[in-house]
This record gives sequence, structure tokens and C-alpha cells, in this order.
Amino acid sequence: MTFTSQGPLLLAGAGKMGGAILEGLLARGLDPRTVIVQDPDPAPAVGDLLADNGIDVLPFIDELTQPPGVILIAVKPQIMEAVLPGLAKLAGPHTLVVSIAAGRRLASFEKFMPGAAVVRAMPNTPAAIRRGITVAVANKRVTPVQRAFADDLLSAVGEVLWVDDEALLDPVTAVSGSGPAYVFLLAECLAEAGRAAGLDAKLAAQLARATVAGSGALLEQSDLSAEQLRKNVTSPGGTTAAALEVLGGVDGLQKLMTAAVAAATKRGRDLAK
Ligand SMILES: NC(=O)C1=CN([C@@H]2O[C@H](COP(=O)(O)OP(=O)(O)OC[C@H]3O[C@@H](n4cnc5c(N)ncnc54)[C@H](OP(=O)(O)O)[C@@H]3O)[C@@H](O)[C@H]2O)C=CC1
Ligand SMILES: O=C(O)[C@@H]1CCC=N1
Repeated sequence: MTFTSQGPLLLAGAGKMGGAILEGLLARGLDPRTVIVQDPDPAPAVGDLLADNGIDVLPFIDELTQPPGVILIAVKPQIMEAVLPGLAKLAGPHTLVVSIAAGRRLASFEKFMPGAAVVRAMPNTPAAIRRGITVAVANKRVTPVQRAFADDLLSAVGEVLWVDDEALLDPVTAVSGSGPAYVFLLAECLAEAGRAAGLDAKLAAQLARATVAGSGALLEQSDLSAEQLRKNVTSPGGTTAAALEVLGGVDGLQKLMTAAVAAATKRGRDLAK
């Protein structure tokens, strides 16, 4: 199935994530004439995408000739209360609401749009190259057909998984939503460590980037677990073993990562308040 709905797609928030999803949908053949965008100041790259496709952007939309089939909400969670009343006025009885905001509960959308069919989803930035992973949860109003639409819409930027328990969305956000930042931090730190060990900055950055990217591709394509792939690099008494000893396994990196994911999970819960 290719995403299509009973009315236009209204994108609220043409930033990094909203822009990435729209780009994926357009690349897959979504008719740009069926897209309406609300954003007071779209990200420059998204502005180019919109201009190239002849899609108008309005800072605020207070009226539409036809209710949207889908409202995709991709604004920051902190401004949600300011944005939802306006979007609620545009929604019709059959409008499907899809939010990708971190922390924002299904109930917080239902408060402004009573009776609305709402999907809460958490994608991640590899969506920009259609290699994202999204986890989604639907409220009780979402029909099987609407859920299939949402699945199709979100799958324009990668894999989509569904859960029934909304509480899982906060740890999901902490692992896969925020996760790319942990990997990029690793690349940054590895490059800097290479520089400190005597490599010139350009070579160190090139090696770190290629190593993270190549390891990710190997992890994806191999049947082996991450643990086994790590063991395959680690010769007894060798260089890797010396480094991993410093990183400290369960007492070191594992402890730190567990605390980091717990902090992100808590922040997601706090954003709901
Ligand atoms: N970045 C990420 O890795 C991920 C983000 N998310 C979620 O996606 C959402 C968007 O994040 P991200 O794309 O990073 O953020 P961005 O800041 O890149 O995008 C948000 C966009 O919304 C615009 N905006 C501000 N006010 C309004 C308004 N009233 N109506 C419509 N648009 C408005 C912003 O404009 P301006 O810049 O002028 O404020 C900006 O262009 C967040 O809720 C975040 O939690 C989910 C998964 C991953
Ligand atoms: O940091 C954030 O809040 C957003 C949600 C997941 C990734 N970025």
C-alpha cells in the first residue's frame, strides 16, 4: 500500500524530523498538491524541499477548505499546548493524528481533540536516509485502516514496529529515538582520542567515521550478535582487550549506558507533565 488518505496531509513542524518524513513520503510518490505545511520558520533544507515541490508553508493555519486526512505533528513537545488548539480546529471527524513528539502522551492529544484517532510514534534521525526505526502506539479510536495508513506513512522513512503498551514509548525514545546521538558521540570521542594518540585530526575523524559506519553495516548484515562481533575483534592479550579493559564492561560503559538510558526515559516522562 502507498500512503493515501481521505484528505490532505497537514504537517505541523517542518524541522529535522517532520522534513525527513515528508521527504520520504514525496520520494515514495506522495502528491505534493495534497500536502499543507504549518511552520513559522522551516529548517533551511526543508524550505528547499518545500519550494522544489511547490508546497506552500504558512506560519499558522486557521482555516482549510477540507479537513486533513492526517495531521502529522512534529513540533517540539514544549510548545505542544500552544499548537494543539489551532490544529484541533482544523481536524474533522475522520482526521487521523500522528505525533512524533517525545514524551507527549496520547491522552494529551485526546484532551484537545476529544474522540480523535491518535497515533504516538517515535522515529529517529536515520529517517533522513530512510534508515530509521519507529515504534508506534495507537489509541482506541484508531481503526485498522487508519493504523495501516499510519504504518505506511511512517514506513516511508524506515522500519515500523507497534506496541500496545504506551508506557514503553519512553524507554523506546531513550534507546532508539535518542540512540543515534550516543553513536555519534562515540564517533566524536574516538576521533578525538585518535588525535590525542598522535593522528592528525582529519585522519582521526575519517577513521572514526568509517569505523562506526562500517561496524554498523556489519552489525546489520551479520547473523552474529553484537557480543559475538565484539569478541571477534578481541584477540586474547591483544590491543582491543587492552582498550576494553579501560572501558570497563559491566562496571564501566554498561553502567554508564544504563544510567544514560534511565535519564532519557525519566526526561520523557517529565515532558508529559
Ligand atoms: N531530532 C530527533 O532526533 C527526534 C525528534 N523527535 C521529535 O520530533 C519533534 C520535532 O523535533 P525536531 O524535528 O528535532 O525539531 P525541529 O526544531 O528541527 O523542528 C520543529 C519545527 O517546528 C517549528 N515550529 C515552531 N512553532 C511551530 C508552530 N506553532 N507550528 C508549526 N511548526 C512550528 C519549528 O520552527 P522554529 O525553528 O522557528 O521554532 C521547527 O521548524 C519533537 O517533538 C521531537 O521530540 C522524535 C524523534 C527523533
Ligand atoms: O532529544 C529529544 O528530546 C528528541 C527525542 C528523541 C531524539 N531527540
